[in-house]
This record gives sequence, C-alpha cells and structure tokens, in this order.
Amino acid sequence: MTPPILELVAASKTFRIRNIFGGEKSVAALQQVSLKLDEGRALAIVGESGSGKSTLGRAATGLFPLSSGQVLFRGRDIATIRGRKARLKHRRAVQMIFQDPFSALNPAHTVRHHLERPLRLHHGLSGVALGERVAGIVAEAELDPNHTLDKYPHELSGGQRQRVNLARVLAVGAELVVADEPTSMLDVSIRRSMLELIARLKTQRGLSLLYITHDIATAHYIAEETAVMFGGRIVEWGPSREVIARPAHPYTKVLLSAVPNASERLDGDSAAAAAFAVEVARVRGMAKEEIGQWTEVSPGHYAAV
Ligand SMILES: Nc1ncnc2c1ncn2[C@@H]1O[C@H](COP(=O)(O)OP(=O)(O)OP(=O)(O)O)[C@@H](O)[C@H]1O
Repeated sequence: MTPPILELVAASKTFRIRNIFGGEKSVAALQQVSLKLDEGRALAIVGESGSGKSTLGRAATGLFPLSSGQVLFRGRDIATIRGRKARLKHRRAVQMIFQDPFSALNPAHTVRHHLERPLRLHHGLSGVALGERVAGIVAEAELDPNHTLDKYPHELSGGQRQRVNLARVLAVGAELVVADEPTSMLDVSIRRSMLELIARLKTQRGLSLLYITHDIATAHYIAEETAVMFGGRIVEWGPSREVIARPAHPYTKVLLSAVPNASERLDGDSAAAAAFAVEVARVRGMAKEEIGQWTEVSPGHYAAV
C-alpha cells in the first residue's frame, strides 16, 4: 500500500521563551498531533490565532526539529533524511506559501528570474524549452506574461504576487504545499479567486495541500477534510462540509457561530472578534486538561468530546 504523502505521529513542539528578567516559560504549541494526508488531497487546519496552526505547518515541512513525535514524508521520517542531495530533494518536494506574498520573493529579481532559476537548476532546462515551460507555468497561475514576467515584486499587486508564489512552487516541482493563510493579506474581493486557483492547481497537478486558515467556513473550497486545532491539539476532524454542518466539539461550534462574516479575522478589534474571545474563554473554562475520548460522530468524522 502507498504510504500517505504526509503523516504526523504524536508530534509535539514546546518553545522555551526567555523573558527580560532571565526567567523561562514553556509554550506547548503542538501537543501529540497525529494526522495523515493522502496524495492529491487537501486537509485544512483551522483554529483561532495562537492555536498552533502555523507551528503544525512549519513542523510538516521540517523547518525545525520536533520536541517529540515524527513527521513522515511518503513513509519516511524526515528527521532521518541524511545527505545534501536527499535534503534538497525533500526541500523541493515540500514547499510553503506564506500569508505575506512578499516574504518569499526577492525584491532584487524579476518574476522571470524567480521562475527560470528553479527550472534551470532543478530541471536542467534552457533555451526554448525553458521559455516554453515558464510560459506554461505563468498561464497555469493565471498571470498575464506581458504584464508580469519582466516586473519586480514591488511592481505587482498583492494578488499577482501570491500568484507568482504559486507559479514558483510549480516551477520548483512541489509535491506537497503547505499554504499558511495564503489569502488573508489579500483584498477581500480577490480571495475567492485565489482559493479557486489553488483548488484548480491541486486537481490539475495532483498537488497535496495542507491549507492553514482561521476561516473554517471557506476551508471546503480547497480541502476535502478539515481538522480543528485548539490549544495545540486537534479536537475535531472530518469531511469539511460535515464538520461545518454538524460540528461536534464545543470549540468547533464556537468557531462557527462566531464567524458571521467568514472573511473576518478573529484576532482583530471587531465586535465579532470580541464575541468570539468571550465564547472561547467560556469553552476554555469548560475544557478538560486532558483531551476527551475520540468518538466517531458520523462516518469519517471524529471529535475529542
Ligand atoms: N518560534 C517561536 N518561539 C516561541 N513561541 C512560539 C514560536 N512560534 C510559535 N510560538 C507560540 O506557539 C503558539 C502557537 O503559535 P502558532 O503561530 O503556531 O499559532 P497559529 O494558530 O498559527 O496563530 P496565528 O494565526 O496567529 O499565526 C503561540 O502561543 C505562539 O506564541
């Protein structure tokens, strides 16, 4: 049987933070998280700010060592990947897209450079073949080559920059993409089209996606399945539409009920954010120290209740 493209086995990460008086505090950002993602599928990781979503995403790419547990890529523990060649191969196969579309682009280089470089280095392309591949990738990312290829990142809109990031990920030859809030810094008017583009690329390219978002209500645009994070743990998991329609964990219910406007961030100053904070505090008060018993509430839909 083919192993999942990504598997986390009881993954935990504790950060130690030093305060200005020299004291130390531990933050358990990820606690015993286990999950599986099959090739060509997408899993949304949803939760409020600070619930551990980004830590999970970064752990999945191997950006830092875990405190305990394992991350397996195609069945292999990524902590055991040795040698420059093997490490580079893994780094190419697993790519991140960040919230800030500027962060992964080099301001000193044009879009053409960003796309040609990986195609030259990793795929050995040059000349006509290189030009054709760049044109193909630009078209896939729905960018107008005449108005983007010779531009620098600062000359593009936020939406165009995020499309360039997507195109770069395609040029590198990613197999698993960890997209960390890829639309939250974009104009509300273009978020939907960006999500649709990611969903389309996933289908056409057979990409596997870990889609990190605070926005539980729109996770189903991209992800067949949704996992809900609360306090560094996964508390509910199932088919995205099922989790939205029949949330079982108290935290998932709060997350859904407190989002009248699905595109709103829950850590802002709005009335919805304030209401959410009150409700979350209530749930947190109810939450037991230890995670509840995992229950299959409907086929394939599990909750720690
Ligand atoms: N490098 C780090 N050093 C210390 N603490 C960290 C680090 N990264 C994350 N944390 C802490 O771990 C917890 C989880 O953070 P994380 O960024 O994973 O949450 P998140 O759900 O992605 O939130 P956001 O949506 O705000 O990014 C937080 O308490 C955060 O302060």
